[in-house]
Amino acid sequence: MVDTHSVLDVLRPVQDPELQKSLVELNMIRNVKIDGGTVSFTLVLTTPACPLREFIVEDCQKAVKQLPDVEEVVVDVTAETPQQQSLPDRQGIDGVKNLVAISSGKGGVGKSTVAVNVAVALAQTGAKVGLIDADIYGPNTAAMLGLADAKVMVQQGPQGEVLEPAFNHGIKLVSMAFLIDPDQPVIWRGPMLNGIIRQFLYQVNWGELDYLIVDMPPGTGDAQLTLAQAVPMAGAIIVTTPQNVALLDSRRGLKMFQQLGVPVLGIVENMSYFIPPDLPDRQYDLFGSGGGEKTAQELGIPLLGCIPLEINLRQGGDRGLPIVVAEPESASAQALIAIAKAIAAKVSVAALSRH
Ligand SMILES: Nc1ncnc2c1ncn2[C@@H]1O[C@H](COP(=O)(O)OP(=O)(O)OP(=O)(O)O)[C@@H](O)[C@H]1O
Repeated sequence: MVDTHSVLDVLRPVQDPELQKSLVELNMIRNVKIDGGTVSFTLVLTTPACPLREFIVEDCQKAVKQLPDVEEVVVDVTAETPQQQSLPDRQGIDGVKNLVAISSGKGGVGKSTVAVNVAVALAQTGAKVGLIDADIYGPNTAAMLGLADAKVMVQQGPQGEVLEPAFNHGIKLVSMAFLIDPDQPVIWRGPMLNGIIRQFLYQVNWGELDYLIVDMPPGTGDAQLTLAQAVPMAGAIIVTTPQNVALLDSRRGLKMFQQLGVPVLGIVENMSYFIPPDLPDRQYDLFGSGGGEKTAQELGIPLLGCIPLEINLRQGGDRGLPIVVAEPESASAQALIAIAKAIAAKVSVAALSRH
């Protein structure tokens, strides 16, 4: 006779490939029901953006079908994103589970493009996502999300003023662009930065979020320090380009995050190769090749993906329609979606392995 115990027993050897632990021991199998020859249960993944969802479901089905008289296995998939560990000297944000910084050694490498598309790709999987644009030099994520004319509403809450984030493409957004005068010189924006970052963290009506993504200013400056010292971070991502010089900048970024106790979850190489729109099967390595791979190897952190240089990606940004929404089948969108899933997987592994 098949019963709940025998189902859990055959599922026990099935592991989560990222965490390398039994799904049963991780409490990811719940609500086992048996109805004649049909076994059903809920598989609770550690992120809605799980890149290995199909493999895990297939492994579960195969395992349960070993039992006698089982004709059908119905797996209902949901997700509960784990909360990153709290740190005694840093103040978490109520309702926000994981904060991920997107950084780069220098400007113009596509950090904002990555931040916006990763955020939207995560939201497309069903995750609850917020985005902070903390880039004083080029706060352009609002425009990339079609929110160039948005204004933040200030509400009076029990603890003082609270900002209501703007919302589009499934993303809650607050941006330096909403608060600063675009004609104001960067040198005057600098001193405001720390205060604004703290306000963006703690005085925004974020609600419940699985991921809060922060688009950092380029380099290793005050914003990084303020953020890392104020709030516990799930990790940082370093965006780079294939050129050799980028290695040096990335190394500096890695050192800084390590000194601040922030795990660097991986490197993303942008503008890896050019795909001409009229010859989509061709690839040109405009900036050389293998730089991201080499950087990742030398720094001992994973390469999470490579994004091609595509005209549509820039046009999407200019039109306020991220490429993962406008052309999800394009090579750059596919790369960004895979990177978003890889980031989500790394965040889950980091959160669960520290518990
Ligand atoms: N893979 C790509 N293909 C085509 N265009 C791209 C790609 N990545 C970025 N771009 C374009 O390059 C420009 C710079 O990108 P982005 O603003 O994302 O860089 P950044 O690193 O955030 O820059 P900054 O430091 O100024 O904030 C934008 O116009 C963007 O649309």
